[in-house]
Amino acid sequence: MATLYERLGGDGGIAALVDEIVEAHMQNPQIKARFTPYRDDPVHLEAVKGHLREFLTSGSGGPGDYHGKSMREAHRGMNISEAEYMAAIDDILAVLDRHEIDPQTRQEMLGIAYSLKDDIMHV
Ligand code: HEM
Repeated sequence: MATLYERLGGDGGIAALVDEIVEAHMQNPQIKARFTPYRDDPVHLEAVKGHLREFLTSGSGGPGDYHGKSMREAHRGMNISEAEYMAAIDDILAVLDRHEIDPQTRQEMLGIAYSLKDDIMHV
């Protein structure tokens, strides 16, 4: 079976997913306040997006390493609530749907997202 990386569309697919997920977060009433400030800091936004691409690529069996912070470190001090976490996952699933990602791949992504919960929520 193709790797998760391949099923997400490789580098091009992952770059599009990241762009659309970040844009969805910026429009999601529940979490937009966390993300819209980055519109005024395109350099920082591009750095975070680069880390998101690397995180997804290396975590899905693609090439290269992740150079960003650990999940606990990246989200430390934000005190992200369960409702916010669910809102972010909703955005991710909506974008996967739009890309017609198959149900099994969608489940795998959901599983990965849930496995990271304790390092992201309320840290
Ligand atoms: C499955 C869930 C999530 C994953 C996999 C994830 C992943 C990441 C990654 C890889 C980074 C980049 C870290 C770096 O640049 O070093 C990041 C940054 C960030 N995340 Fe998340 N995240 C998740 C959920 C959330 C949620 C629920 C929120 C808030 C509602 C959030 C808010 C942020 C913010 C604001 C940053 C930028 C931090 C900075 O400026 O350095 N994340 N996330």
